[in-house]
Amino acid sequence: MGGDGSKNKDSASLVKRRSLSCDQGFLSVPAQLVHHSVFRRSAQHREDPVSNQSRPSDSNPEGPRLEFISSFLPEFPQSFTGHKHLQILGFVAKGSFGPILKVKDVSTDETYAIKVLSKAEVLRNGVLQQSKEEVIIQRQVRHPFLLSLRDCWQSQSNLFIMCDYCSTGDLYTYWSLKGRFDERDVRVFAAELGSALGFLHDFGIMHRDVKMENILLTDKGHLRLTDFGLSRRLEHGDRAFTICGTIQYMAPEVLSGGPYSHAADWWSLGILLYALATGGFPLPAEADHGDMLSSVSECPYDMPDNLSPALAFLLIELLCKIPTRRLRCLELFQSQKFFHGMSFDSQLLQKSPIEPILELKNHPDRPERSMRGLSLDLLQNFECDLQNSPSNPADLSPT
Ligand SMILES: Nc1ncnc2c1ncn2[C@@H]1O[C@H](COP(=O)(O)OP(=O)(O)OP(=O)(O)O)[C@@H](O)[C@H]1O
Repeated sequence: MGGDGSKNKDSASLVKRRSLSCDQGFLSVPAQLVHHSVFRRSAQHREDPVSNQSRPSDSNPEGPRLEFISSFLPEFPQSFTGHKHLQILGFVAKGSFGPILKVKDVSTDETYAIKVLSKAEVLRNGVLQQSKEEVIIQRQVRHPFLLSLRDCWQSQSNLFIMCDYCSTGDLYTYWSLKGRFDERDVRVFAAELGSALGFLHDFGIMHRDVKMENILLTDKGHLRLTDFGLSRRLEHGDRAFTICGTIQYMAPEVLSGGPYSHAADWWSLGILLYALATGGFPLPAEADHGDMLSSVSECPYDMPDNLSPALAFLLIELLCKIPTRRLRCLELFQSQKFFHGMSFDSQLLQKSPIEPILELKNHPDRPERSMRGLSLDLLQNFECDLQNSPSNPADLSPT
């Protein structure tokens, strides 16, 4: 068993940090800073030749401001007018480059989440192209188990990405409270996430960061896969090489620097289902991707005795170290014995609530658990962010 997934460390350049969830306005002393996603900058340049372009230059006094806007066009337009109806209700979390806000459209009474990204931070970290790619991809995909993008735009200092708001929080928080889920619930999560991955792959997109923290939950406890920050377009038959993802979820072919393809997302799904069903990861997180690769290569991935044969077989198929022999398509996934008698229709899947999620929603430890791994320093920075980020609707306005 590999622990609780809170020891992830980066292997190379780190571009994403753990978010601070403070939906409940709960400010207790957090445990430790956790780094989740890793990213190799040199490899990124192979796939993303423009990632370091368009930094604002200081040489031309007129230039920086214009460049500071045009660099983010056309993906982040300046012409969004819906902000006039948006009222900020609170802060949900701290993302890598700014806060996540909860807002209400007063004209429709709908609630949304807005991810705010500081333009300066985006440029400083060389993730301009990655941020654009995130919205290009999320704008294109519409599926019942993917979080929908509603709009995105820019102001003078910030980028805004508006999505549906998921009030229940993320799956990691519930897993950390519950330990392990019954196979009945694992089956529904597996069907929903498998459907989302099958759709994404057929659409020519690889997610590359499937993990519990990136799964938000609806009021009834059904999942919405989110965070396309590491996703990329990849047609069937194409190969990628960037070492990225979250170390405990990364397939051996990703850890070794590729070539890899969509099959790596199915490996991550296998790790996630293993953790949900057993309460622990198959292996602890290692300090870097080289050590993690050694550890994964040596691990026989024996299944605990308490798993049903059908689930154990599914996990063995997903955690096959040879990607070409791995279970890696939705049709074969659906036909697994573990799903016998179950419909993959999205409405039928979501008909009944996931009881353990609803039971834990008001658990007194939930707000604190959702803040996992954040230091008091970050909390103080977060307060700064509160002041510097849009605190009134006018600041959400385009430039
Ligand atoms: N639509 C939403 N509804 C509710 N909560 C959300 C929503 N989007 C994001 N969050 C919360 O904000 C957190 C961070 O969001 P997200 O992962 O998209 O940001 P990020 O900047 O990529 O952060 P990280 O680097 O931690 O992944 C999520 O784990 C979740 O708790």
